[in-house]
Amino acid sequence: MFSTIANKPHSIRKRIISNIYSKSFLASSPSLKVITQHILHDSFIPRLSTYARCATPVDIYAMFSGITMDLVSSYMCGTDAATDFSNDLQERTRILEVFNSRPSYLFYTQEVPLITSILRRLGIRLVPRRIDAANAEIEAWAIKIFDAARMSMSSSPNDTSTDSQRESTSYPTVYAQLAAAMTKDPEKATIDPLNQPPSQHLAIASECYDHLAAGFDTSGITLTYLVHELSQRPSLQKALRKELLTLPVSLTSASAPELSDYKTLDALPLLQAIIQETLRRHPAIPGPQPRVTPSGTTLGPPGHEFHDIPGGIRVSCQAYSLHRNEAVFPEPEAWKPERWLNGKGEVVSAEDGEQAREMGRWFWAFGSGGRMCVGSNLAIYQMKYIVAAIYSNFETTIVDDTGIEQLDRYTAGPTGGKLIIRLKAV
Ligand code: HEM
Repeated sequence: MFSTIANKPHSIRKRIISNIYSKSFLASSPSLKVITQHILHDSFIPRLSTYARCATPVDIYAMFSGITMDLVSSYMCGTDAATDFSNDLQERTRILEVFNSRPSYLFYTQEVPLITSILRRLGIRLVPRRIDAANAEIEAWAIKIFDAARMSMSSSPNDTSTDSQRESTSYPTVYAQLAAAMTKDPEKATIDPLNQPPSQHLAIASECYDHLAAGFDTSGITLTYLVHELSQRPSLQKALRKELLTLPVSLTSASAPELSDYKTLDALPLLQAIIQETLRRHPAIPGPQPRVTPSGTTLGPPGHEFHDIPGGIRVSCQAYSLHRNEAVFPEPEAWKPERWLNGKGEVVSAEDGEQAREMGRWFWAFGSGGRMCVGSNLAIYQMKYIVAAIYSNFETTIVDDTGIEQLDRYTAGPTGGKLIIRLKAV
């Protein structure tokens, strides 16, 4: 979907999966809640507690990359197929190293694929052999996850699965949705997922891979900058903790291993404002989002339009620039969660006036329109529970933030590839 240029196949694919990523679906999904509960209470909080007890410095960026990969892959493919990076740190390091070795070379295959391939045939490599090897390694790793997802739904393709199967944590929600939609199409062979033609399984795997790759680093980067900002503001950490402790079931290590309802968590205003401002000031994807013009397009704000732009022209827009419009976001370089709260301590809404409406219009961390991020609700869901787990239990301080400035890239993590913090139990 991500790289499908034509609008029709893109929107057909998007319609297949939009509902399982909608806020209402996620908020009422029993399996996602149990997955999150299990990862937070059985792995994440205990590990952070150990680090806090021993005052061990922690690379929180690596931890966030691990837990977000576990959550996204569990929801998509079921817990039996998913990664376990919250516990298997060696595998986490291995896969993240391979993942992170590749982005600098994406330009060639994405933007000049023909030249890249002709030159390769002539023995001139724009993409070094080690990057081809890294791509092959990631492909093999990912296909194992999707093969396991296919196996786990062997007895229950989506159409015939019972509610209790769908509610089980081992149910591959995203894989099953794609498989069911593709098998409904009479062109697409058999209804039995175990006997899918290889091309169909590969098409599903390719779609799932996009979601996996889009879903973990983006949330991990956002969480890293959120912790970096909060670690410089002990009093804001206290205010957030106070808000989090109002949840009917607090997320403390001592609490029963269950989570407060997502609707209640989602309604906390300070938590929302902190996440929103982090996405504004440090968008994980600050880079340009391309669109292709239909013929005879008019573009530009009223009074500054460009008319009759021919069809097939690539135009783009980027969160980095939109989020730095001083007229909409005064002091745009400053991280100020309070800009998202009104005088009553509520999250600003359209009713709060023109300034609030403009902020909503210019906020572009997830893009907008037909190509907008399909996983934005899952991203917010996982980030809210993870932030709640940290700040209900710990204070954080910075140990080493060298290289914290964002990379100049489409997806932009810290240049140093790390953020070292210390946790203290509260
Ligand atoms: C903080 C976390 C995230 C950020 C900042 C983010 C940001 C974005 C952005 C900027 C786009 C392009 C939008 C456009 O062109 O207008 C995008 C697309 C996409 N994202 Fe996300 N994303 C996040 C999390 C996720 C998650 C958790 C998933 C899935 C599990 C996901 C899956 C996708 C997919 C599949 C697309 C392509 C959508 C399409 O082509 O229609 N993202 N994301």
